[in-house]
Amino acid sequence: MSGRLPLFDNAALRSAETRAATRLGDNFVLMQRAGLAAWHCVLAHWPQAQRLVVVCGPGNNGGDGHVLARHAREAGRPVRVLRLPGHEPRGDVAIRAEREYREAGGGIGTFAGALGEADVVVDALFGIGLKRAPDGGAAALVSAINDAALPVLALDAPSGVDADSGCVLGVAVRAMRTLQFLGAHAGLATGQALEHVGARELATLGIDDDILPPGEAIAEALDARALAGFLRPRGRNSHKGESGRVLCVGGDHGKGGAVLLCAGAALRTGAGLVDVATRAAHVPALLARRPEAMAHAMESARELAGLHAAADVVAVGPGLGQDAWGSELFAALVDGDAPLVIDADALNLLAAAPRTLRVDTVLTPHPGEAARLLSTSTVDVQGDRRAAAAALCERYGCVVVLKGAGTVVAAPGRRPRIIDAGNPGMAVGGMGDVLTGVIAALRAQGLDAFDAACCGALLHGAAGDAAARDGGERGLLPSDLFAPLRRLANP
Ligand SMILES: NC(=O)C1=CN([C@@H]2O[C@H](COP(=O)(O)OP(=O)(O)OC[C@H]3O[C@@H](n4cnc5c(N)ncnc54)[C@H](O)[C@@H]3O)[C@@H](O)[C@H]2O)[C@@H](O)CC1
Ligand SMILES: [K+]
Repeated sequence: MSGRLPLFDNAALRSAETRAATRLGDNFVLMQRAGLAAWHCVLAHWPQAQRLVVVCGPGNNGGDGHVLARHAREAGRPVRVLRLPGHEPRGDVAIRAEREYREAGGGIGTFAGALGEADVVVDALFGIGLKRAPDGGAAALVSAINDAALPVLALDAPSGVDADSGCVLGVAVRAMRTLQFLGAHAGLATGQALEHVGARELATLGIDDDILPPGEAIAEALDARALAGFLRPRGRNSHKGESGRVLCVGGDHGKGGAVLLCAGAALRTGAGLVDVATRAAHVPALLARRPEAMAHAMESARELAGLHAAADVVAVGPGLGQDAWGSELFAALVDGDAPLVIDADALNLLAAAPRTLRVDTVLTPHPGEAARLLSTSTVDVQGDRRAAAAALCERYGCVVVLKGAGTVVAAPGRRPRIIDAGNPGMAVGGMGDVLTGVIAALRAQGLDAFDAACCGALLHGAAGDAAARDGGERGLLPSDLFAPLRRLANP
C-alpha cells in the first residue's frame, strides 16, 4: 500500500497496447480482456442493475463496449447498444467485436430515448482516440447521457475528456466511475477531468506491469497512504532546534488572520519554533490566539534582519498585501540565505517583476496566481495543468505547487506528482495560508523542497478530507484542519 501510482500519457499507453497485443498474439484478445474487465466492473459496482445501455463509438473504445454488451447479454441482462449514424465500427478488432455481439443476438439502436430505461449506462463512445470536440450528434448524445442523470461507467476515459491534458473538449460525459486499461491516464488525475471521471479504477488486463516501465510514466499520483514514506518518527533525543525555525511574514492591515493561520499550521505540522513578522496591531491578538508563536511587530523591512538570519525557512505572502509595506518585506527576503515558501500576495509581487529564484524555493499559486505568473489566462492554466506547472518551473527555476483539484507539484528535473486528496470544501479563504505553513514546517524539519511540497500538499489535502468526513464540506474552515494535520503528521 504505497499510495503511489504511475501516470502515463496516451503515447505510452498506445505503445504498451501494441506490446501487450504482441505478447498475447492478437489485438482482439486484449480487447476481449478489456470488455470482460468492464463487465466485471459493472457486476462489482452495480450488482442489482438489470437494464444496460452501452453507447458505442466507431473506434476500439466502442469495441470494448460491444464485448461488454455481449457478456451482459450472455448473463441474461436486457442490454441495448446505442450508436450514432456514421459511427459504424472502423478497424478490424472493433468490427469483429460488433459482429460477435450481433451474432449473439444483440441489437443496436440509435434512439437516445432508450437511455431513460437503463439502470446503468456504459460510455464507450470515445477513449484515447478522441481527436476533437464531439460535435453535432455526438455532442447531443453526451448531453443526453448527462441529462439522464443515471449511473455511468466510462470505459478508459469519459468521452469528451482529453486523457492527456485533462481538459474537456466542448462537452464530456459525467461518469460515476471510470475504468482505465493497462495504466492510469495522467490527464484524468487533475483539473476539469475530476468533474467527469468519478471514482477511478484500473484494469491491468492480466498483463504484467513490465509492459509499462515506470520510466515511461510522465507523472505520479500520491494518495494519503504515501504520507508514511515522507514522515519518519522523531528520535527520542530530539530537541526543538532540530525541528527547525520557521519565520512567517505577512498580515498587513485587515489581513492578520492569514499569517496567524500560516503560523498555526506550521506549529501543528511540527516546526520547532515559529516566528511571525506582522503589523504591530496584530501582535496582541496573535499572541492571545496562538501563544506558542513568537509574534514580532514589523513596521519596516529594516527590523527584519535578525529574525531572517535566525530562520531555517521563511513563509512569505499570507495577507502580505502589495503596498509598500509588503513589497519592501518581500524584497528583503527574496535574496536572502533562508529558503522561501512564496504564497498569495508575494506571488503577485513576483508576477509583477518575474525573476529566476533559488531552485529550492517553493511557489504555491492557485490557478489565478499561476496565470499572472505566466502572463496568461486562468482558462489556459486549467486547460493543461501539468503543462502550466512545468512552465512555471521553467520560468522561475524552482518548485511549484499548482493548487486546485488534483494539485500538481513540479520541480526542475523531477517527474511531477499529482495529489489525490482534498475536496471542494477546501475552496475557502485561508486554506492556502495553512498549506504555506505546512510546507514551511516540513522544509524546516529537513525535507528537501520537492518532498516538502509534495508531502505538504498531500498532508493538507488529507487533513481537509478528514475534516470534511467529520462535519461535511460546506462550512469547512482552514483552522478545522489543525487537529487532523497533527494526527496525519504522525503516521
Ligand atoms: N490503450 C490500451 O491499452 C487499450 C485500449 N483499448 C481501447 O481502445 C481505445 C482507443 O481506441 P481508438 O484508437 O480506436 O480510439 P477511440 O475508440 O477512442 O476513438 C477513435 C475513433 O473515433 C473517431 N473520433 C475521434 N474524435 C471524434 C469526434 N470528436 N467526433 C467523431 N468521431 C471522432 C476517430 O476518427 C476514430 O474513428 C481505448 O480508449 C480503449 O478503450 C482496449 O481495447 C484495450 C487496451
Ligand atoms: K469512453
